[in-house]
Amino acid sequence: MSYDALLWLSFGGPEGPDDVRPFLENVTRGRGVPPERLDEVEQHYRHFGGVSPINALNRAAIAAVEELVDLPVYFGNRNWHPMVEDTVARMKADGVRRALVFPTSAYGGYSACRQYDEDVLRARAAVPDAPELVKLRQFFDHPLFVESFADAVRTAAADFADYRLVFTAHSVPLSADRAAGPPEEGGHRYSRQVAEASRLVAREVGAAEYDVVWQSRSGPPEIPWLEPDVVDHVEALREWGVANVVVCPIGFVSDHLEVVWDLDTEARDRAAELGMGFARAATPNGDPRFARLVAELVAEHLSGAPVRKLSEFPAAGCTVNGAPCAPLCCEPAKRPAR
Ligand SMILES: CC1=C(CCC(=O)O)c2cc3nc(cc4[nH]c(cc5[nH]c(cc1n2)c(C)c5CCC(=O)O)c(CCC(=O)O)c4C)C(CCC(=O)O)=C3C
Ligand SMILES: [Fe+2]
Repeated sequence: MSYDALLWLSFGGPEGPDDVRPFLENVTRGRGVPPERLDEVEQHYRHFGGVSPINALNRAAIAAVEELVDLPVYFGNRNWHPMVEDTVARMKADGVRRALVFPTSAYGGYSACRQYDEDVLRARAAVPDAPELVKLRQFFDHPLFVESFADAVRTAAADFADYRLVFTAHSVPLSADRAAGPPEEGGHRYSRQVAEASRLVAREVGAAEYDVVWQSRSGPPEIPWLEPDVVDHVEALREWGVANVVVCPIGFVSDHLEVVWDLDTEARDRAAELGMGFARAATPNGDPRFARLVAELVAEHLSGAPVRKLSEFPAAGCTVNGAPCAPLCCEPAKRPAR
């Protein structure tokens, strides 16, 4: 099959103070996130002048990928401008008939995978005679993803004689994690893939012991989410006598707001209060290997290049026109009405 474009599909983030509230409303519409939580998160964005780094990081990554792939690259988001509906309309106007889609999330699960399929569905529904959109697979176990995190951990840990390695990813409701993956796999595809990527990176850096924890919990407090939280975990490590902690944000591809606030601000400040050494590993977006990774995923489709992966998980997430990977795969959770 031939493709005439690559669509870079991401989360989106505000680019000025007036964008913050409408962006947050887009993210949380119909999701039962309490207004108090929204007020709190609004302050995190205000702390950085209402600008999330995510759109600029995506634009820089796109420029790097354009050097390596022979397709025009378009940029569209789920929650903020450029909105994916508008981008797909522009692709159509430019004569694009079939495009690959790179989602900026490496994992399975509803928020990390299926919701990007829903974005593709929504965008195609908004554009008459829309291009065919084929989403690229999950890449949490790609050797370039693992190597770039492993190098980032080594760099972050360079000043410590001894340290505890802590991986962190975005928490999700336990119900969503239970529903992640096709039912016959037994659920928990998201947390199991996060654990597997962590294991691969820890093996690469030779860390015999490490932890996998969660961050950026949202939603109403009565709903259980994946735990422990990274800040609570830093406190627990202090009690165990750990002197230095290196946090690796394995769940993300770029240093966006959840990284620069929840890790570089909250977790770092807590570690400092407790007298602990703290360092945070860089995310792959700043590493030239990230563009190569994307180019390799594209080449799997354009030239039948080999599927490079380090885990036993089936290659998944490659979907056509927003249809789920498999029946009931990563079903959206029933959310409490609010
Ligand atoms: C698994 C996962 C990823 C990783 C996969 C991927 O990368 O896609 C991720 C990424 C991100 N999450 C982000 C921001 C937010 N996530 C929120 C809320 C939520 N995230 C969830 C999950 C995830 N989120 C969930 C289950 C919710 C509850 C609401 C719902 O059920 O959907 C909220 C609402 C406020 C709040 O935090 O309560 C915000 C502002 C940003 C952008 C940061 C920036 O602006 O730089 C990014 C990359
Ligand atoms: Fe999120």
